[in-house]
Amino acid sequence: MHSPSGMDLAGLIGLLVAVPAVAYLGQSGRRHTGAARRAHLLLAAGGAIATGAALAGLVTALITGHHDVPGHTRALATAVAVGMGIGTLTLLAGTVALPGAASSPAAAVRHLLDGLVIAAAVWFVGWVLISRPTRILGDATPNRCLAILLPALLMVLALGLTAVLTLHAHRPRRHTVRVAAGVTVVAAGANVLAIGICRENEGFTLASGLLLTAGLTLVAWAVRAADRPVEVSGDVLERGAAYVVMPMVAMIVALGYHLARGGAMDVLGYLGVSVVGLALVARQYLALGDVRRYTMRLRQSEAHFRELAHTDPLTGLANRRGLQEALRDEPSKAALIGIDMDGFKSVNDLRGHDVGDAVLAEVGARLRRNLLAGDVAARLGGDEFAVLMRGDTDEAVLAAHRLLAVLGEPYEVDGGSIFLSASLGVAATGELLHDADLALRYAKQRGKNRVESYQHEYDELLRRRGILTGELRHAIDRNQLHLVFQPVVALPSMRPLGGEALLRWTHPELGRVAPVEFIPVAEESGLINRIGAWVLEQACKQLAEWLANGHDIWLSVNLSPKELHNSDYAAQVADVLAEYGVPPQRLVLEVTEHAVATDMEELVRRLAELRETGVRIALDDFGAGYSSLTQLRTLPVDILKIDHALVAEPESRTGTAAPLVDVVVRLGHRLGLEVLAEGIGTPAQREVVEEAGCRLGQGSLFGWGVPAEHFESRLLSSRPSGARPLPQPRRKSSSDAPARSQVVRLGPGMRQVRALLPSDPDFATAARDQNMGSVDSGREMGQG
Ligand SMILES: Nc1nc2c(ncn2[C@@H]2O[C@H](COP(=O)(O)OP(=O)(O)OP(=O)(O)O)[C@@H](O)[C@H]2O)c(=O)[nH]1
Repeated sequence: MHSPSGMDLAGLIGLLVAVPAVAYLGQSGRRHTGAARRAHLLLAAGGAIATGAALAGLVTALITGHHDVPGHTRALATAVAVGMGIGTLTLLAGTVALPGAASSPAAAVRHLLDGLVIAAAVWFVGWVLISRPTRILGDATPNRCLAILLPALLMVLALGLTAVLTLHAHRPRRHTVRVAAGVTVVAAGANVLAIGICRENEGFTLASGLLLTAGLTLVAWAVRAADRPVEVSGDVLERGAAYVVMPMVAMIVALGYHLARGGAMDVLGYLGVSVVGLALVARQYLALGDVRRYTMRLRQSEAHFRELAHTDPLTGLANRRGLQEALRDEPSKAALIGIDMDGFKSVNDLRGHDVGDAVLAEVGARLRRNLLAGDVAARLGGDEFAVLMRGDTDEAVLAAHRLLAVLGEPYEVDGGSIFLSASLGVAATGELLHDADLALRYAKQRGKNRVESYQHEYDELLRRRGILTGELRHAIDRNQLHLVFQPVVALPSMRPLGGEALLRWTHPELGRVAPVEFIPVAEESGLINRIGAWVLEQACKQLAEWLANGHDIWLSVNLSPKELHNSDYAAQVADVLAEYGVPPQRLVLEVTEHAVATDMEELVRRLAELRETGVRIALDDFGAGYSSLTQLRTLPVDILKIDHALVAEPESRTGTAAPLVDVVVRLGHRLGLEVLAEGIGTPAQREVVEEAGCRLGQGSLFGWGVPAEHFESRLLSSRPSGARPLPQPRRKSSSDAPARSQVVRLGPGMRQVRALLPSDPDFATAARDQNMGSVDSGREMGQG
């Protein structure tokens, strides 16, 4: 047994001090989970192996006295080098496995390869320095003991890895870098120990023990300091490439220097160059994979953003850009259906934007449900949609009618029903977007809730519409508007009881413009409120005059849905009545079924406000398609006006309308309403209406709309001898059911009767066929 020197003992004691650091790493590994656990346990294992190998080597050297046997020395040095090499490799694996070191196993491999490139360069430079002719270590050059090679290789690898982690570990990277530095110190210790054994130098033994202990302590300290979870970024773009250039430059400079001084390449030099070459090739291969993956990700993101850019977020349908793209790709036989919801603004105004959004989303869902394969539905903005489909004009018109029915179904939102219709324009040739839009605007102009197919004349019609909008703005100021009055008579006496005020527009150049043409213009341009106010005022002024002249009559005025939604309207009516001293019950305000079709609750509220002023409310065009029996029960109206189409159709009693007129009159009376049949043009029609028990009539048989003076002449000629009691407005009863009273118009055949029965599948179709008027309607224009 070789007696240990003080140096040997100091080295031994130094190594034993490393044991608590290894124990701490093991304990830390057990405390953690996932990547940290794996990394700490690897570090603990590596530390234990390296310390064990060093201890075993030292103890063996002490026991066997290897100093005397050179063969033994090399064998022992090799065994110690291999043992510590395994320990150092395990420590390196633990370092790379740290959560902050690399985002993925692939990133860890990249780090290792990068570390290898740096290591090989350091190796090569070191080789140049210690080999001939430079031989920086002189006689101390360890050229006899190959055992030094493995720890030396691992040391430069640890050094390279430390450099890579210093540049590329996840922030905060200081703990990871400290671990790597600690491992490098351990590797240096292994190197020094192998040299010490080879050279039989106790000073080296002591230094190695201290280095190993210091390295492992540094690792344990860094692990302790980094004891918190770290998020790792895996973005390959973060990595720069400059550090790969530096080792290459160092190698080239070293090689140039070496060759210039007459040095030659040997196996160790070639080893360094080959490792760099192989590592760079492998790194390049991985980088190509990174680029491929990154390109794929870019493509996917691009496709995603492209899709977003072409999609409407509210409905999930294509947006305008998406539709334009679909139009570009579409084969020649394609048709476009432009769709715009009617009166959608009032949904927003009355129920709020969220409800409006929900309705729009539902419109999108309905369109999607009704698409055929290959069709594209889009939301172009606001309440405007479009469907691009394969087919010709006829097929597109058919599809458009189907959509009209589908979109006309009530929208159940927020526990209430919203009734909306849509206008549709179809184009199958030419500039599809432009033409479908023109057709759509024409559908709006013709009263909404309908389908129009593009015609060349639309361009001209829309041009005229532009002119009308401009001219209508000045129509009141330039005295171009006037009222005519159509009598309402008692049946069967045919004595005039009242009249309906009808608006007319005579333009100096355009001539007489039909109400069916200018009323929609007024509604769309917002002029309707001003014009409606003018009509109301003129009618009240006229009525006041006739009442003052002793005529016992009432007048009705048509009310646009837009006016109705104006919250000040009731006050406005009250003011006008007061201004002209007209008893409120002498004024009847007619609302169309179109107004009924929007928002029931709001409508009931507004009508109730109006009735509070004492005026009576007539539901116009009843039987023309919109009203359901439920609505009729709920609405605070006094008069039911049976649509002229119901009345006008039958010339014979065998026609279908006769029983319908009968049903509607009975219904109205049962609900406590007065019923008025309008559009009576022949004695036969009058007979049918009279037999149904209807007490009020209106129509060409009793007179067209005429100027005030003619109307008054008629009143004078049919003045009764005795006084007739005035019809009293019905006040709201104390019961929950709203009270009703008087007039209704009857409309045409089976189609309209179905409108009374909303369960009938053709209900919506019938509703579509209606061309709703407002201040004035189309037929009135014909009558005037
Ligand atoms: N809720 C909601 N409303 C919108 C959105 N985009 C636009 N709008 C509203 O939709 C309404 C559409 O207006 P218009 O089509 O001109 O009005 P309209 O009442 O439908 O009139 P017509 O089309 O003539 O029947 C406007 O009041 C817009 O403010 C949206 O994303 N959500």
